[in-house]
Amino acid sequence: MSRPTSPHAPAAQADLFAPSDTAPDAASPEARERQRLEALRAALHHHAWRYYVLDDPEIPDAEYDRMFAELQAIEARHPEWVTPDSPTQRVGGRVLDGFVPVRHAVPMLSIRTETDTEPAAALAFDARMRRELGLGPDDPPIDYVAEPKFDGLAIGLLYEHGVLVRAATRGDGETGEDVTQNIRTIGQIPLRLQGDGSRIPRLEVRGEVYMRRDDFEALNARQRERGEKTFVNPRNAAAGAVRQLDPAVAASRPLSFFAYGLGEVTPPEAGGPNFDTHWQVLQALRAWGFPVSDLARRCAGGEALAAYHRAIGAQRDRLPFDIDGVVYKVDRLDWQRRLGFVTREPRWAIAHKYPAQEQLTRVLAIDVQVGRTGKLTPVAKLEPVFVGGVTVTNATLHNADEVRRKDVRVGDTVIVRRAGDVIPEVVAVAPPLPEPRGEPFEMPATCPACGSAVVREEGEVDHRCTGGLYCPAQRKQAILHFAQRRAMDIEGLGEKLVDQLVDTGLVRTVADLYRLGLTALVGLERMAEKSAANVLAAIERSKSTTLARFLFALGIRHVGESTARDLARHFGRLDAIMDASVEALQAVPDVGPVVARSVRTFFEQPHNREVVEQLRACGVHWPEHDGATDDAAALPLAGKTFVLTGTLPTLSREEAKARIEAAGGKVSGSVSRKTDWVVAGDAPGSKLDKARELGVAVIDEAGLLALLAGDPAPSPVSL
Ligand SMILES: NC(=O)c1ccc[n+]([C@@H]2O[C@H](COP(=O)([O-])OP(=O)(O)OC[C@H]3O[C@@H](n4cnc5c(N)ncnc54)[C@H](O)[C@@H]3O)[C@@H](O)[C@H]2O)c1
Ligand SMILES: [Zn+2]
Repeated sequence: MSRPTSPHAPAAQADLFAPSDTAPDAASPEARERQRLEALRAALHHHAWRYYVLDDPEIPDAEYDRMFAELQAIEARHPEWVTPDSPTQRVGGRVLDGFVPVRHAVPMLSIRTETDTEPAAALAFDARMRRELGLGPDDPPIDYVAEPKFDGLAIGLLYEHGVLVRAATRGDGETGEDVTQNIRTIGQIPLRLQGDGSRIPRLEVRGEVYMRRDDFEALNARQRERGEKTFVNPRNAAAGAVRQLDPAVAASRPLSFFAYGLGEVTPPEAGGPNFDTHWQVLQALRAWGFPVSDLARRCAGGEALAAYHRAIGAQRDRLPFDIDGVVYKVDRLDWQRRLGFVTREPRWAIAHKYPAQEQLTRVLAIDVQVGRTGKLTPVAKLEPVFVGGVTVTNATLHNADEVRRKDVRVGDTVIVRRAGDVIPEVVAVAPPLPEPRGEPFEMPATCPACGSAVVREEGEVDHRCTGGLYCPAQRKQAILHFAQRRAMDIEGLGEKLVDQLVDTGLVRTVADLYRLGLTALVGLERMAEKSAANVLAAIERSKSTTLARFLFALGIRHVGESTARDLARHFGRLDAIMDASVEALQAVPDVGPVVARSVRTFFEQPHNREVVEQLRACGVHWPEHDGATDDAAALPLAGKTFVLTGTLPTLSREEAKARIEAAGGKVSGSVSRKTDWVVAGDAPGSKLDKARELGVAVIDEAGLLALLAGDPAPSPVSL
């Protein structure tokens, strides 16, 4: 669909962010004010068009609201300047080309906004309602219904005899767009009403289509993954989905719905429902099968409204969807009728806002942060800004592509969003652009934390540091990986201890583990002498390992246990792997270009090599061999199965196993007729008895070493 170009020249935009008294010199204060009014109207028209027609705003709502309030103030001082086309006099939408227009029998209005975010502002609304209803100090408090103000898109759903026949957007309040096909794809909207709803000839339900925050985050993550434009906020994502000419696209966007009122309804005398209060309406909506927020409350008087504002405000971050305020509505419907409407808003309701979740601020710098796993994230350093209830100075830019796509540069004014517990993010650059602009962002070629090379693998959006063994940002992760059971198997070296070791500076790289002493360990929190000694013993034991385990322990990207085993078997020696070219690495079965390059890059980093050398110097060792040809049958122990039992004099279980495997043999856990050799050491178990029973040959360590050295028939032992 081709979107229309702006009918409103954004000409006046540039001076909008400047205070009004610096506007070009004009003859009188009144002429200046008049000029300001025109500039505000032009800008508001432009932004309303971006927001309501394109669902793609350029500025945060708070900024729009500020200009709107300023225009209202000028118009209040000069009622003679008010024109019917002023943004203050109309609802902002317009029907998009391609949609069938729908005339609303009952106009869909806006709601007057109370921008003072303090709870006490609710009292002023109550006082005004009392005055307008002619209530005196002795009259009882007014009953209100207070509800969250969902940040989505208003929809009118028309049901005839309980069947959904039409769904329309608000548009300009009088005429909206027919979006029935898209709305039908929203599972929460009943296509057929339950209960007595099915008997009502004509019933229009009003409510808000919105997108939950988790659905929004997931949608944006998907967009980022595909290199497509992300949505600024859930409201615009929801509105864009509903106002889609392709229902399949709408159906692919996760939308939700809350009902909050009625539009056109058959009158009671013609078979329609009869309600006295808004609260009854909400109960009926629920009974007909609509989702109605369970946060709606009946409140008596202004104090109760203020308390509601406070209570919902305290939960706002934890709600699964965005709200920008709460709405207060006079509960009695006869009173609502009595209060009536002013141009674009009912007099009996008000939207009471919360601090904005999106604000404008300036980018002071773009830093790059390195995560625990080596992922690099560009982060905007911002001029401090109060957004979503806290002061924000940093906001994520996700990845290099995203920065490029949004074209965020140092010095730009940007929209920052912070909603719920999601980390603050820069969602877009806001006009006007500075002159001249800063340089386009580039990801650094080396890691800002450790200086190792930065790579971005094919098909990935993220850049990563390759200095895993040395990089301070990755320390904790690297040590935990190194120590895990399937790697160096250092028992007792868990997350809490690693945190302490790193935070106290005792351990910077995995090599430092082998330099730890008892005194240092005992000095740590909750570390008794006994457990400290146990950890040291486990570290000591880990020195004797296998090449495969050691390789896996290094945490080279894409080198899991089985790849480590293949590399170890193929090369036999660590130095051979460290110096292998990408081509040589790819000679290993199952090692493709991505893995090969990752291994190569890892060992090209001087810091990684240093740590490996230190580990060897500390006594970490493993058996090595000259490398296996991949013709497995040519190996000396090809096709032979071994069972190990008891403690061997020099080789650990793991070493023996590694050497047997490197020579093409297999090590099995239990003795059967298929076992070729049982290797027995000190204190052998029942496996030895089993071997004797089945007549399997039994050898000792010397016999195994002879086999490995090529002697086909070492002498059996009798233990
Ligand atoms: N960023 C921009 O450029 C830009 C431009 C135009 C408008 N806006 C924003 O749009 C908003 C103004 O829009 P508006 O005048 O259409 O009014 P509104 O959206 O503030 O209020 C009316 C709407 O509130 C919604 N609503 C949510 N929960 C409700 C409930 N429980 N009961 C009743 N209604 C409920 C309905 O959709 C209704 O149409 C402001 O927040 C403004 O900042 C932003
Ligand atoms: Zn690094």
